[in-house]
Amino acid sequence: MDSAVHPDVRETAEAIDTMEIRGAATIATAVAEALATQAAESDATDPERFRAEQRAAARVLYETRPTAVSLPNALRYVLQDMEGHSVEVLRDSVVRSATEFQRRIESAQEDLGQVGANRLRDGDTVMTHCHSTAVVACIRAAVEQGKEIHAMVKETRPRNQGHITATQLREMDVPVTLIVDSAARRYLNDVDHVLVGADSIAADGSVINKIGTCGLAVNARDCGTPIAVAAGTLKFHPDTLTGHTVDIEMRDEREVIDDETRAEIGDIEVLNPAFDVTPPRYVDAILTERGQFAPEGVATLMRELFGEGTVDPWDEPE
Ligand SMILES: O=P(O)(O)OC[C@H]1O[C@H](OP(=O)(O)O)[C@H](O)[C@@H]1O
Repeated sequence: MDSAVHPDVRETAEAIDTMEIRGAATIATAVAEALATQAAESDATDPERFRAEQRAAARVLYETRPTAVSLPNALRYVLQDMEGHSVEVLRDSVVRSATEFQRRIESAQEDLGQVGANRLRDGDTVMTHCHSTAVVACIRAAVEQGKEIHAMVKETRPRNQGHITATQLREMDVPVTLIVDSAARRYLNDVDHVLVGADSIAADGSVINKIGTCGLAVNARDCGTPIAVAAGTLKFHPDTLTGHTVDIEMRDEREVIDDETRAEIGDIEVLNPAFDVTPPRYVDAILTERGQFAPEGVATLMRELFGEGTVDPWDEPE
């Protein structure tokens, strides 16, 4: 354990791991803030030591959850310009980049919200899955445009994050109907849109999002109900441009079944993948702060944003 890693960084990492801090964009904001604290409170006296501390902090944060690319994208953004020959210059660069990153996330969310809202008509019902700040931003913007929007919220087992969506939508007076996940098919003909978030978007337009998204999308397509993914460019996974796949996080079995019930049943295997992959053919549109795209069209924008590769600032230099 590297003692130079600030306790706040460890606390943030722990909160991400236990999902006290969750949701791809919220995780990104939290790690940017943690790096800024690490920088602001560093007592390193030479630039090399300062850089090593930042790398160590970034590594602790990076190793928390593997699927949402917003996390490494945030680390890269904050540490990308860590150039300079004095600790003061380096410190300023990290703190400035972290602030800039948070500001960009906020404005991206607003712009993306407008794009999503423009797809919604007055009186529409939207089916949601899990909790996504980007989805909530779309519905909020539609409500602010004066549209009456209804929501059918899937509870989203095993952690029931649909309850967070329901709470936030009720706070803006959106009428909410809560359903269990397996009831989605029954109501897909009654809703006008399916709107979900994303943890990562791959270069081929595949959408990596909370487990159950793929089944929902396949059913939506079968019913002819349009499905849009609210995902800012922060969710674009640069490594997929060069053929890498996205790791799907497997979470604790006890999120699915408690020890006592499990013991009563007998010897069973329990699998708890947190995410799944929805192929691009089941997705109508990806909504970003740069406008909406057909999933097959994101690769061009990804290349424009990331070039052909990225660096991993948490790695030790060669
Ligand atoms: O960035 P925003 O739209 O807030 O969230 C995007 C996604 O993050 C969540 O993952 P988790 O709850 O952290 O496992 C959900 O899968 C959600 O769709």
